[in-house]
Amino acid sequence: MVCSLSTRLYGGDLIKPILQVALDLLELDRAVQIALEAADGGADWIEAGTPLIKSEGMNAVRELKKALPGKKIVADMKTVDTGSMEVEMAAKAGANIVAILASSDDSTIRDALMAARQYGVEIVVDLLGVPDIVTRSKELEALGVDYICVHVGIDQQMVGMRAIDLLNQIVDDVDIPVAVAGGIDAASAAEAVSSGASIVIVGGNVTRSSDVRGSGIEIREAMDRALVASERGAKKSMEEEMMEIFREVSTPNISDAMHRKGAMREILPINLGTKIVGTAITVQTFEGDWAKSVEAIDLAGPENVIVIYNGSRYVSCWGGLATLSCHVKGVAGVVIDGAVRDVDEIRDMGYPIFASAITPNAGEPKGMGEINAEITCGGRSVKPGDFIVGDDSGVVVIPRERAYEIARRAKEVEKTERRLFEEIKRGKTLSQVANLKKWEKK
Ligand SMILES: O=C(CO)[C@H](O)[C@H](O)COP(=O)(O)O
Repeated sequence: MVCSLSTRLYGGDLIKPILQVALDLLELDRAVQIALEAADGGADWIEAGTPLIKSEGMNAVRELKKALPGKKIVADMKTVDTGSMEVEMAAKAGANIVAILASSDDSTIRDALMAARQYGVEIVVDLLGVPDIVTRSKELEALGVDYICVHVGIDQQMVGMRAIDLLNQIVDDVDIPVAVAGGIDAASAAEAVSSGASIVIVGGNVTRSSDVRGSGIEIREAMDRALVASERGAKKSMEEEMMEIFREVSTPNISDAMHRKGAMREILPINLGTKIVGTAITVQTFEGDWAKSVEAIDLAGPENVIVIYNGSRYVSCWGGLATLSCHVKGVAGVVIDGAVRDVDEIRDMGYPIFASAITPNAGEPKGMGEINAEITCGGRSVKPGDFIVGDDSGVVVIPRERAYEIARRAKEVEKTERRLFEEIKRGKTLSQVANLKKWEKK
Protein backbone atom coordinates (compact mmCIF):
# COMPACT_ATOMS: atom_id res chain seq x y z
CA MET A 1 0.00 0.00 0.00
CA VAL A 2 1.27 3.53 -0.64
CA CYS A 3 2.63 5.50 2.30
CA SER A 4 0.73 8.48 3.67
CA LEU A 5 1.12 11.61 1.57
CA SER A 6 3.71 13.44 3.62
CA THR A 7 5.87 10.37 4.30
CA ARG A 8 6.23 8.84 0.88
CA LEU A 9 9.49 6.95 0.44
CA TYR A 10 12.08 7.40 -2.28
CA GLY A 11 15.28 5.35 -2.21
CA GLY A 12 15.06 5.33 1.56
CA ASP A 13 14.60 9.10 1.90
CA LEU A 14 11.47 10.80 3.15
CA ILE A 15 10.71 13.45 0.57
CA LYS A 16 7.85 15.37 -0.93
CA PRO A 17 6.55 14.48 -4.40
CA ILE A 18 8.94 14.98 -7.27
CA LEU A 19 8.30 17.46 -10.08
CA GLN A 20 9.77 16.05 -13.29
CA VAL A 21 9.84 18.32 -16.33
CA ALA A 22 9.76 16.51 -19.68
CA LEU A 23 11.54 18.17 -22.60
CA ASP A 24 9.60 17.04 -25.65
CA LEU A 25 11.39 19.30 -28.13
CA LEU A 26 13.44 18.65 -31.22
CA GLU A 27 16.28 21.16 -30.76
CA LEU A 28 18.93 20.55 -28.13
CA ASP A 29 20.00 24.17 -27.56
CA ARG A 30 16.39 25.17 -26.87
CA ALA A 31 15.89 22.11 -24.64
CA VAL A 32 18.95 22.92 -22.51
CA GLN A 33 17.86 26.54 -22.06
CA ILE A 34 14.35 25.47 -21.06
CA ALA A 35 15.78 22.83 -18.69
CA LEU A 36 17.83 25.52 -16.92
CA GLU A 37 14.76 27.72 -16.53
CA ALA A 38 12.63 24.77 -15.35
CA ALA A 39 15.24 23.81 -12.76
CA ASP A 40 15.19 27.40 -11.56
CA GLY A 41 11.41 27.08 -11.25
CA GLY A 42 11.61 24.04 -8.97
CA ALA A 43 11.87 21.01 -11.29
CA ASP A 44 13.50 18.19 -9.32
CA TRP A 45 14.13 15.85 -12.23
CA ILE A 46 14.71 16.73 -15.86
CA GLU A 47 13.56 14.39 -18.60
CA ALA A 48 15.09 14.07 -22.04
CA GLY A 49 11.77 13.44 -23.84
CA THR A 50 11.41 10.83 -26.56
CA PRO A 51 11.19 13.37 -29.45
CA LEU A 52 14.41 15.03 -28.20
CA ILE A 53 16.17 11.67 -27.97
CA LYS A 54 14.98 10.72 -31.46
CA SER A 55 16.16 14.06 -32.82
CA GLU A 56 19.47 14.36 -30.98
CA GLY A 57 20.26 10.84 -29.73
CA MET A 58 22.13 10.24 -26.46
CA ASN A 59 23.79 13.61 -26.89
CA ALA A 60 20.57 15.05 -25.47
CA VAL A 61 21.15 13.16 -22.20
CA ARG A 62 24.84 14.10 -22.17
CA GLU A 63 24.20 17.80 -22.65
CA LEU A 64 21.40 17.94 -20.07
CA LYS A 65 23.64 16.21 -17.53
CA LYS A 66 26.44 18.65 -18.33
CA ALA A 67 24.13 21.67 -17.97
CA LEU A 68 22.51 20.40 -14.75
CA PRO A 69 24.99 18.10 -13.02
CA GLY A 70 23.10 18.18 -9.72
CA LYS A 71 19.75 17.07 -11.17
CA LYS A 72 18.52 13.57 -11.84
CA ILE A 73 18.20 13.09 -15.58
CA VAL A 74 15.47 10.79 -16.85
CA ALA A 75 15.92 9.34 -20.35
CA ASP A 76 12.48 8.64 -21.81
CA MET A 77 13.74 5.89 -24.12
CA LYS A 78 10.30 4.22 -24.38
CA THR A 79 12.30 1.02 -24.84
CA VAL A 80 10.28 -1.92 -26.11
CA ASP A 81 13.09 -4.35 -27.03
CA THR A 82 16.84 -4.74 -26.47
CA GLY A 83 16.36 -3.72 -22.82
CA SER A 84 19.94 -3.89 -21.60
CA MET A 85 21.47 -2.23 -24.69
CA GLU A 86 19.23 0.83 -24.41
CA VAL A 87 19.61 1.13 -20.64
CA GLU A 88 23.41 0.86 -20.93
CA MET A 89 23.44 3.52 -23.64
CA ALA A 90 21.38 5.96 -21.56
CA ALA A 91 23.28 5.22 -18.35
CA LYS A 92 26.65 5.82 -20.01
CA ALA A 93 25.38 9.12 -21.39
CA GLY A 94 24.54 10.28 -17.85
CA ALA A 95 20.92 9.23 -17.22
CA ASN A 96 19.94 8.39 -13.66
CA ILE A 97 16.57 6.90 -14.56
CA VAL A 98 15.57 5.16 -17.78
CA ALA A 99 11.96 4.89 -18.98
CA ILE A 100 10.85 1.74 -20.76
CA LEU A 101 7.43 0.63 -21.95
CA ALA A 102 5.24 -1.64 -19.84
CA SER A 103 3.93 -3.27 -23.00
CA SER A 104 7.41 -4.79 -23.54
CA ASP A 105 7.77 -8.49 -23.03
CA ASP A 106 8.87 -9.48 -19.50
CA SER A 107 12.18 -10.66 -21.01
CA THR A 108 12.91 -7.06 -22.03
CA ILE A 109 11.94 -5.71 -18.60
CA ARG A 110 14.24 -8.26 -16.88
CA ASP A 111 17.09 -7.48 -19.28
CA ALA A 112 16.65 -3.74 -18.69
CA LEU A 113 16.63 -4.28 -14.92
CA MET A 114 19.87 -6.29 -15.09
CA ALA A 115 21.60 -3.49 -16.97
CA ALA A 116 20.13 -0.92 -14.60
CA ARG A 117 21.59 -2.67 -11.57
CA GLN A 118 24.95 -3.05 -13.37
CA TYR A 119 25.20 0.63 -14.32
CA GLY A 120 23.56 2.09 -11.19
CA VAL A 121 20.43 3.55 -12.72
CA GLU A 122 16.75 3.12 -11.92
CA ILE A 123 13.94 1.93 -14.17
CA VAL A 124 10.56 3.60 -14.58
CA VAL A 125 8.04 1.62 -16.57
CA ASP A 126 5.48 3.54 -18.59
CA LEU A 127 1.98 2.02 -18.81
CA LEU A 128 1.13 3.97 -22.00
CA GLY A 129 -1.31 1.95 -24.10
CA VAL A 130 -1.56 -0.99 -21.65
CA PRO A 131 -5.18 -2.22 -21.55
CA ASP A 132 -5.23 -3.68 -18.00
CA ILE A 133 -3.04 -1.34 -16.00
CA VAL A 134 -3.88 -2.87 -12.60
CA THR A 135 -2.72 -6.39 -13.49
CA ARG A 136 0.35 -5.12 -15.39
CA SER A 137 1.39 -2.82 -12.52
CA LYS A 138 1.34 -5.72 -10.08
CA GLU A 139 3.39 -7.85 -12.49
CA LEU A 140 5.92 -5.06 -12.94
CA GLU A 141 6.23 -4.52 -9.22
CA ALA A 142 6.90 -8.26 -8.82
CA LEU A 143 9.59 -8.02 -11.53
CA GLY A 144 11.35 -5.39 -9.42
CA VAL A 145 10.97 -2.15 -11.36
CA ASP A 146 11.66 1.03 -9.41
CA TYR A 147 8.74 3.21 -10.49
CA ILE A 148 5.52 2.83 -12.41
CA CYS A 149 4.19 5.63 -14.59
CA VAL A 150 0.55 6.08 -15.59
CA HIS A 151 0.60 8.01 -18.80
CA VAL A 152 -2.02 9.42 -21.11
CA GLY A 153 -0.20 10.13 -24.37
CA ILE A 154 -0.47 13.44 -26.16
CA ASP A 155 -2.82 12.03 -28.82
CA GLN A 156 -4.98 10.36 -26.13
CA GLN A 157 -5.22 13.68 -24.25
CA MET A 158 -6.62 15.30 -27.36
CA VAL A 159 -9.61 12.94 -27.30
CA GLY A 160 -10.36 13.55 -23.61
CA MET A 161 -8.45 10.85 -21.66
CA ARG A 162 -7.20 12.00 -18.25
CA ALA A 163 -4.08 10.74 -16.51
CA ILE A 164 -5.69 11.24 -13.07
CA ASP A 165 -8.38 8.68 -13.90
CA LEU A 166 -5.67 6.09 -14.61
CA LEU A 167 -3.76 7.06 -11.49
CA ASN A 168 -6.80 6.46 -9.31
CA GLN A 169 -7.16 2.97 -10.79
CA ILE A 170 -3.74 1.73 -9.64
CA VAL A 171 -2.38 3.95 -6.91
CA ASP A 172 -3.63 1.77 -4.06
CA ASP A 173 -2.61 -1.50 -5.70
CA VAL A 174 1.19 -1.13 -5.71
CA ASP A 175 3.76 -0.24 -3.07
CA ILE A 176 6.36 1.29 -5.37
CA PRO A 177 6.19 5.02 -6.20
CA VAL A 178 3.76 5.93 -8.96
CA ALA A 179 4.44 8.69 -11.49
CA VAL A 180 1.73 10.41 -13.49
CA ALA A 181 2.12 12.03 -16.91
CA GLY A 182 -0.01 13.46 -19.67
CA GLY A 183 -1.25 17.02 -19.98
CA ILE A 184 -0.61 17.85 -16.32
CA ASP A 185 -1.05 21.49 -15.26
CA ALA A 186 -1.08 23.14 -11.82
CA ALA A 187 -4.63 22.00 -11.00
CA SER A 188 -4.15 18.40 -12.11
CA ALA A 189 -0.68 18.27 -10.48
CA ALA A 190 -2.35 19.13 -7.18
CA GLU A 191 -5.06 16.56 -7.84
CA ALA A 192 -2.39 13.95 -8.65
CA VAL A 193 -0.58 14.62 -5.38
CA SER A 194 -3.86 14.43 -3.46
CA SER A 195 -4.55 11.10 -5.17
CA GLY A 196 -1.18 9.70 -4.13
CA ALA A 197 1.21 10.33 -7.04
CA SER A 198 4.85 10.39 -5.98
CA ILE A 199 6.21 11.87 -9.19
CA VAL A 200 4.37 14.43 -11.31
CA ILE A 201 5.65 14.65 -14.88
CA VAL A 202 4.88 17.88 -16.70
CA GLY A 203 5.75 18.58 -20.31
CA GLY A 204 4.06 21.23 -22.42
CA ASN A 205 2.55 23.23 -19.58
CA VAL A 206 6.06 24.15 -18.47
CA THR A 207 8.24 23.78 -21.55
CA ARG A 208 5.98 25.74 -23.89
CA SER A 209 5.27 28.52 -21.44
CA SER A 210 6.71 31.95 -22.23
CA ASP A 211 7.67 31.99 -18.54
CA VAL A 212 9.08 28.49 -17.92
CA ARG A 213 10.39 29.36 -14.47
CA GLY A 214 7.09 30.94 -13.40
CA SER A 215 5.06 27.97 -14.67
CA GLY A 216 7.37 25.59 -12.81
CA ILE A 217 6.93 27.56 -9.59
CA GLU A 218 3.15 27.62 -10.03
CA ILE A 219 3.02 23.81 -10.41
CA ARG A 220 5.52 23.18 -7.62
CA GLU A 221 3.49 25.37 -5.25
CA ALA A 222 0.22 23.69 -6.23
CA MET A 223 1.80 20.28 -5.48
CA ASP A 224 3.12 21.47 -2.14
CA ARG A 225 -0.24 22.93 -1.13
CA ALA A 226 -1.92 19.66 -2.10
CA LEU A 227 0.24 17.84 0.42
CA VAL A 228 -1.60 19.58 3.21
CA ALA A 229 -5.02 20.06 1.67
CA SER A 230 -6.90 18.48 -1.17
CA GLU A 231 -7.11 20.93 -4.07
CA ARG A 232 -9.61 19.04 -6.15
CA GLY A 233 -11.73 21.77 -7.73
CA ALA A 234 -15.15 21.37 -9.28
CA LYS A 235 -14.71 19.42 -12.52
CA LYS A 236 -15.57 21.40 -15.64
CA SER A 237 -17.90 19.85 -18.21
CA MET A 238 -16.36 19.14 -21.62
CA GLU A 239 -18.63 21.83 -23.11
CA GLU A 240 -17.32 24.40 -20.63
CA GLU A 241 -13.75 23.29 -21.25
CA MET A 242 -14.18 23.64 -25.03
CA MET A 243 -15.74 27.11 -24.71
CA GLU A 244 -12.97 28.21 -22.38
CA ILE A 245 -10.25 26.99 -24.74
CA PHE A 246 -11.88 28.52 -27.83
CA ARG A 247 -12.04 31.86 -25.99
CA GLU A 248 -8.31 31.63 -25.24
CA VAL A 249 -6.98 30.57 -28.65
CA SER A 250 -7.02 32.38 -32.00
CA THR A 251 -8.61 31.33 -35.29
CA PRO A 252 -5.11 30.68 -36.76
CA ASN A 253 -4.39 28.36 -33.78
CA ILE A 254 -7.62 26.49 -34.54
CA SER A 255 -6.94 26.34 -38.27
CA ASP A 256 -3.45 24.91 -37.56
CA ALA A 257 -5.04 22.32 -35.28
CA MET A 258 -7.35 21.38 -38.18
CA HIS A 259 -4.34 20.80 -40.45
CA ARG A 260 -4.65 24.34 -41.86
CA LYS A 261 -8.31 24.05 -42.73
CA GLY A 262 -11.61 25.21 -41.25
CA ALA A 263 -11.70 28.87 -42.32
CA MET A 264 -14.72 30.42 -44.04
CA ARG A 265 -13.85 32.15 -47.32
CA GLU A 266 -14.32 35.88 -47.84
CA ILE A 267 -15.94 36.48 -44.44
CA LEU A 268 -14.29 39.31 -42.55
CA PRO A 269 -14.88 41.22 -39.32
CA ILE A 270 -17.01 44.34 -39.58
CA ASN A 271 -15.74 45.38 -36.18
CA LEU A 272 -11.99 44.80 -35.79
CA GLY A 273 -10.93 43.78 -32.30
CA THR A 274 -14.08 41.79 -31.50
CA LYS A 275 -14.21 38.03 -31.01
CA ILE A 276 -17.00 35.47 -31.14
CA VAL A 277 -17.13 32.00 -29.67
CA GLY A 278 -20.30 29.95 -29.62
CA THR A 279 -22.37 27.20 -31.11
CA ALA A 280 -24.17 27.78 -34.37
CA ILE A 281 -27.80 28.60 -34.91
CA THR A 282 -27.99 28.34 -38.69
CA VAL A 283 -30.19 30.36 -41.02
CA GLN A 284 -30.83 29.78 -44.73
CA THR A 285 -32.30 32.89 -46.36
CA PHE A 286 -32.63 34.26 -49.88
CA GLU A 287 -31.66 37.49 -51.61
CA GLY A 288 -33.82 40.41 -50.54
CA ASP A 289 -35.39 38.57 -47.56
CA TRP A 290 -34.33 39.23 -43.96
CA ALA A 291 -37.19 37.63 -41.98
CA LYS A 292 -35.51 34.34 -40.95
CA SER A 293 -32.26 36.10 -39.99
CA VAL A 294 -34.14 38.27 -37.51
CA GLU A 295 -36.42 35.47 -36.25
CA ALA A 296 -33.26 33.49 -35.31
CA ILE A 297 -32.45 36.13 -32.66
CA ASP A 298 -35.44 34.88 -30.62
CA LEU A 299 -33.88 31.39 -30.48
CA ALA A 300 -30.33 32.49 -29.67
CA GLY A 301 -28.65 32.94 -26.29
CA PRO A 302 -25.24 34.00 -24.99
CA GLU A 303 -23.65 30.68 -26.04
CA ASN A 304 -24.85 31.00 -29.66
CA VAL A 305 -23.57 32.50 -32.87
CA ILE A 306 -26.17 33.13 -35.59
CA VAL A 307 -24.73 31.90 -38.90
CA ILE A 308 -26.60 33.09 -41.98
CA TYR A 309 -26.40 32.18 -45.64
CA ASN A 310 -28.00 34.95 -47.69
CA GLY A 311 -25.74 34.97 -50.69
CA SER A 312 -26.42 38.48 -51.97
CA ARG A 313 -23.62 41.04 -51.87
CA TYR A 314 -26.03 43.76 -53.02
CA VAL A 315 -29.02 43.54 -50.63
CA SER A 316 -28.43 43.51 -46.84
CA CYS A 317 -30.13 40.93 -44.65
CA TRP A 318 -28.80 42.50 -41.46
CA GLY A 319 -28.43 45.97 -39.98
CA GLY A 320 -28.27 48.14 -36.87
CA LEU A 321 -31.64 47.20 -35.32
CA ALA A 322 -30.97 43.45 -35.60
CA THR A 323 -27.53 44.02 -34.11
CA LEU A 324 -29.00 45.98 -31.20
CA SER A 325 -31.50 43.18 -30.60
CA CYS A 326 -28.63 40.61 -30.41
CA HIS A 327 -26.59 42.94 -28.25
CA VAL A 328 -29.43 43.41 -25.74
CA LYS A 329 -30.09 39.65 -25.63
CA GLY A 330 -26.39 38.89 -25.15
CA VAL A 331 -26.10 36.67 -28.25
CA ALA A 332 -22.40 35.85 -28.85
CA GLY A 333 -22.23 37.19 -32.43
CA VAL A 334 -23.37 36.91 -36.04
CA VAL A 335 -21.69 35.56 -39.19
CA ILE A 336 -23.24 36.34 -42.57
CA ASP A 337 -22.43 35.04 -46.02
CA GLY A 338 -24.06 38.13 -47.50
CA ALA A 339 -24.28 41.86 -46.92
CA VAL A 340 -24.84 44.06 -43.85
CA ARG A 341 -25.53 47.77 -43.42
CA ASP A 342 -25.55 50.36 -40.61
CA VAL A 343 -21.88 49.66 -40.08
CA ASP A 344 -21.43 52.88 -38.07
CA GLU A 345 -24.08 51.71 -35.57
CA ILE A 346 -22.59 48.20 -35.40
CA ARG A 347 -19.16 49.68 -34.68
CA ASP A 348 -20.59 52.04 -32.03
CA MET A 349 -22.06 49.00 -30.25
CA GLY A 350 -18.69 47.18 -30.44
CA TYR A 351 -20.67 44.11 -31.43
CA PRO A 352 -19.01 41.19 -33.29
CA ILE A 353 -20.46 40.85 -36.78
CA PHE A 354 -18.62 39.06 -39.59
CA ALA A 355 -19.87 39.39 -43.16
CA SER A 356 -18.85 39.14 -46.80
CA ALA A 357 -20.16 42.54 -47.99
CA ILE A 358 -21.48 45.94 -46.96
CA THR A 359 -24.27 47.80 -48.75
CA PRO A 360 -26.94 50.34 -47.70
CA ASN A 361 -29.76 48.57 -49.61
CA ALA A 362 -32.02 46.38 -47.48
CA GLY A 363 -34.46 43.64 -48.44
CA GLU A 364 -37.83 43.04 -46.83
CA PRO A 365 -39.26 40.38 -44.50
CA LYS A 366 -40.74 37.74 -46.79
CA GLY A 367 -40.25 34.69 -44.59
CA MET A 368 -38.51 32.40 -47.08
CA GLY A 369 -35.89 29.94 -45.84
CA GLU A 370 -35.21 27.86 -42.75
CA ILE A 371 -33.70 28.07 -39.28
CA ASN A 372 -31.40 25.31 -37.99
CA ALA A 373 -30.91 23.35 -41.18
CA GLU A 374 -27.41 22.48 -42.43
CA ILE A 375 -26.16 25.42 -44.52
CA THR A 376 -23.08 26.49 -46.44
CA CYS A 377 -21.54 29.72 -45.21
CA GLY A 378 -18.27 31.12 -46.55
CA GLY A 379 -17.85 27.90 -48.51
CA ARG A 380 -18.00 25.71 -45.40
CA SER A 381 -20.75 23.42 -44.29
CA VAL A 382 -22.23 24.49 -40.94
CA LYS A 383 -24.59 22.33 -38.88
CA PRO A 384 -26.61 23.63 -35.92
CA GLY A 385 -24.45 23.14 -32.80
CA ASP A 386 -21.09 23.31 -34.59
CA PHE A 387 -18.60 25.61 -32.87
CA ILE A 388 -17.93 28.97 -34.52
CA VAL A 389 -14.95 31.12 -33.62
CA GLY A 390 -14.27 34.51 -35.21
CA ASP A 391 -11.60 37.11 -34.64
CA ASP A 392 -9.58 39.62 -36.63
CA SER A 393 -8.13 36.83 -38.80
CA GLY A 394 -11.54 35.52 -39.90
CA VAL A 395 -14.03 32.81 -38.94
CA VAL A 396 -13.51 29.07 -38.48
CA VAL A 397 -16.12 26.32 -38.23
CA ILE A 398 -15.36 23.42 -35.92
CA PRO A 399 -17.60 20.39 -36.47
CA ARG A 400 -19.15 19.43 -33.13
CA GLU A 401 -18.12 15.78 -33.39
CA ARG A 402 -14.43 16.79 -33.45
CA ALA A 403 -14.67 19.91 -31.31
CA TYR A 404 -13.03 18.60 -28.14
CA GLU A 405 -10.02 17.20 -29.93
CA ILE A 406 -9.60 20.35 -32.02
CA ALA A 407 -9.90 22.58 -28.95
CA ARG A 408 -7.18 20.61 -27.15
CA ARG A 409 -4.89 20.57 -30.19
CA ALA A 410 -5.44 24.31 -30.75
CA LYS A 411 -4.41 24.93 -27.15
CA GLU A 412 -1.18 23.01 -27.80
CA VAL A 413 -0.54 25.13 -30.91
CA GLU A 414 -1.11 28.27 -28.85
CA LYS A 415 1.33 27.14 -26.14
CA THR A 416 4.04 26.35 -28.69
CA GLU A 417 3.61 29.75 -30.33
CA ARG A 418 3.74 31.55 -26.99
CA ARG A 419 7.11 29.99 -26.27
CA LEU A 420 8.41 30.78 -29.79
CA PHE A 421 7.30 34.41 -29.33
CA GLU A 422 9.38 34.57 -26.17
CA GLU A 423 12.46 33.09 -27.87
CA ILE A 424 12.14 35.48 -30.84
CA LYS A 425 11.77 38.41 -28.43
CA ARG A 426 15.05 37.31 -26.85
CA GLY A 427 16.77 37.71 -30.24
CA LYS A 428 16.58 34.48 -32.25
CA THR A 429 15.18 34.66 -35.77
CA LEU A 430 12.13 32.63 -36.72
CA SER A 431 14.18 30.33 -38.96
CA GLN A 432 16.57 29.71 -36.06
CA VAL A 433 13.86 28.76 -33.56
CA ALA A 434 12.11 26.61 -36.13
CA ASN A 435 15.46 25.12 -37.19
CA LEU A 436 14.20 25.38 -40.78
CA LYS A 437 17.36 24.14 -42.50
CA LYS A 438 17.49 20.96 -40.44
CA TRP A 439 13.87 20.05 -41.14
CA GLU A 440 13.74 20.91 -44.85
CA LYS A 441 12.75 17.93 -46.98
CA LYS A 442 15.93 16.34 -48.33
O1 LIG B 1 6.11 11.17 -22.82
C1 LIG B 1 5.46 12.07 -23.25
C2 LIG B 1 4.68 11.92 -24.51
O2 LIG B 1 4.70 10.59 -24.96
C3 LIG B 1 5.43 13.40 -22.53
O3 LIG B 1 6.69 13.66 -22.06
C4 LIG B 1 4.48 13.37 -21.35
O4 LIG B 1 3.17 13.09 -21.84
C5 LIG B 1 4.46 14.71 -20.64
O5 LIG B 1 4.17 15.73 -21.54
P1 LIG B 1 2.78 16.57 -21.51
O6 LIG B 1 2.66 17.11 -20.12
O7 LIG B 1 2.97 17.64 -22.56
O8 LIG B 1 1.70 15.56 -21.84
